[in-house]
Amino acid sequence: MDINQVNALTYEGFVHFFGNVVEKCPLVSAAVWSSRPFKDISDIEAHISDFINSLPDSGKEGILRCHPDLAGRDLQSGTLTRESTEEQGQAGMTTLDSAERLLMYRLNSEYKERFGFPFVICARLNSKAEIVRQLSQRLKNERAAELEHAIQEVTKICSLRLNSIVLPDIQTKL
Ligand SMILES: NC(=O)NC1=NC(=O)NC1=O
Repeated sequence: MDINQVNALTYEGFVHFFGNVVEKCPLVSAAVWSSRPFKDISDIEAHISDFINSLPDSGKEGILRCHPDLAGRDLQSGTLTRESTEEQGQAGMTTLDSAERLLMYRLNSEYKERFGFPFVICARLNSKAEIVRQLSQRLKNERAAELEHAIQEVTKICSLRLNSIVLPDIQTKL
């Protein structure tokens, strides 16, 4: 779909296609629909990150809490969304051995215990080893800094998901 088709979508159509660009948070797309027409993908991205960044900390934490753990319960039970399934699969979360799965479980639990929200990282941009390294590193962050870091990861995930729905302009001009 190109940006003109995006701008022609009804509210229902927009939420249908974009409702999961922020994991399990259709509210975000429902909110930014009011800002159409969008110039291009980065304009949509900018409105989404402006909306998220304008939320109070409780709202940002709420967005993080809508994300499934990496290699967590949802992955094991096959209840991940299509997008998360692809992302976690690509990051090697579906081929962990039992020791790696236990390590992820332990680190995720420690992180959640410390911050009160789950560890979120853009899985598509990180290898399995990098994810474990980041999780161990970020565990040491101050809460406020970690909340902002995690939200930046959400916007990276969102950007990749948007780019899989909307054709970049160049492709529609060729
Ligand atoms: N806790 C997470 O970071 N989850 C995820 N990151 C992704 O990129 N996809 C996910 O499901």
